[in-house]
Amino acid sequence: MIEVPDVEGRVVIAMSGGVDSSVAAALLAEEGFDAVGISMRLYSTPQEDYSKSCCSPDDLFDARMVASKLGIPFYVANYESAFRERVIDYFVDEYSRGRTPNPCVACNNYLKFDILLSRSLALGSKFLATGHFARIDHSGEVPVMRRAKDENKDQTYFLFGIPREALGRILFPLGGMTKDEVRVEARRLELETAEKAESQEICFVAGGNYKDFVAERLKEKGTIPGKIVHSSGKVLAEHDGIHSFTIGQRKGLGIAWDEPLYVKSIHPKDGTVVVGPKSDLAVRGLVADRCNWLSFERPPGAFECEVKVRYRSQPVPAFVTVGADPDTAFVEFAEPVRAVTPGQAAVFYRGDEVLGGGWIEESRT
Ligand SMILES: Nc1ncnc2c1ncn2[C@@H]1O[C@H](COP(=O)(O)OP(=O)(O)OP(=O)(O)O)[C@@H](O)[C@H]1O
Repeated sequence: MIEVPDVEGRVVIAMSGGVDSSVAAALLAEEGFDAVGISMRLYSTPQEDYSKSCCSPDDLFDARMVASKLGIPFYVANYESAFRERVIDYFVDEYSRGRTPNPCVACNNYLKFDILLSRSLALGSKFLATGHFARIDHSGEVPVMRRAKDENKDQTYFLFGIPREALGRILFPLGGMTKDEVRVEARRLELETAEKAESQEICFVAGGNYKDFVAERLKEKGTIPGKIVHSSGKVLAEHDGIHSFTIGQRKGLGIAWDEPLYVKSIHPKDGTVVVGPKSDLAVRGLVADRCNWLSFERPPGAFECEVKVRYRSQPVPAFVTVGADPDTAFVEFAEPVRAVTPGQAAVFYRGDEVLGGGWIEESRT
């Protein structure tokens, strides 16, 4: 059931205090690995919000309880300042520029699979393991990232930025299990976290209202107000700041119109937000920047694949042309795709293999 290479040695397991990483830790320990648990303290929330946030004292306590039950060493690493800079500041900054950030990708890139991975290797560990739903196939000459067995839980969209050289040092023990199977294992192992609820989408925004969170943090820096304009050119309203809008957004525009209106584009230069009917949202392609290639040392000049432009969207067939600098990829969809959003990831798949991905810079009509 557990998907790990047939080797021995020390494994650091990143323990969030949730059920997934608890089961991953337990299965690794059961498999005979010399498992060491580490929880990252990433963010402190006001006392009353603790229970709703990640890495709260409750979560750290749960992780410690599980580690103690498994009889494995457990440490807490304080990465609050790195998290603030690389995830929270980035999150606010992207919204302030009219883009839609993806903090989970940033956290994976800079915290889990950079700082924590380096620390784990420095501690003499062969691998860093997490409870992500994704697979790394260690069976071939070079490791390959693949989608999780549980399609509904697959998290590879958030993992495209892992350095290719790091794949051989990472274990995702839950990649071959469904979420239901993980719960069953948690009960079998009598883990304290067996019935724990799923964590919320953006862990550091207690209560989930990220627009208020961003607005509060932009009070000093200032926002970019402007006009809401219909794609036909008609000015419909004024707004207080582009940070409140996301491409494809329908709710909260506050405009009465004879058909539903959606945000089509956001222009940070003058604060214009263009809205239009749903049909306006479809685009033929995109430009992705800061690409990371998992399956190629150097990508071919052009290739066919499937691309996913949002976590909850289906991959669509596309033709990718790689720029002279392989950091950039030009993507042409086989069929138009709606609401391609700068700041989100474009992740390239071939079947269940994750070829790589990049950050969406702009859409192409
Ligand atoms: N604060 C943290 N400290 C250590 N590891 C973490 C932390 N947050 C997340 N992780 C690791 O990253 C994995 C994926 O994180 P994510 O936030 O998606 O949690 P999840 O899918 O709800 O999993 P879990 O049930 O383990 O919390 C976790 O399973 C865990 O291995």
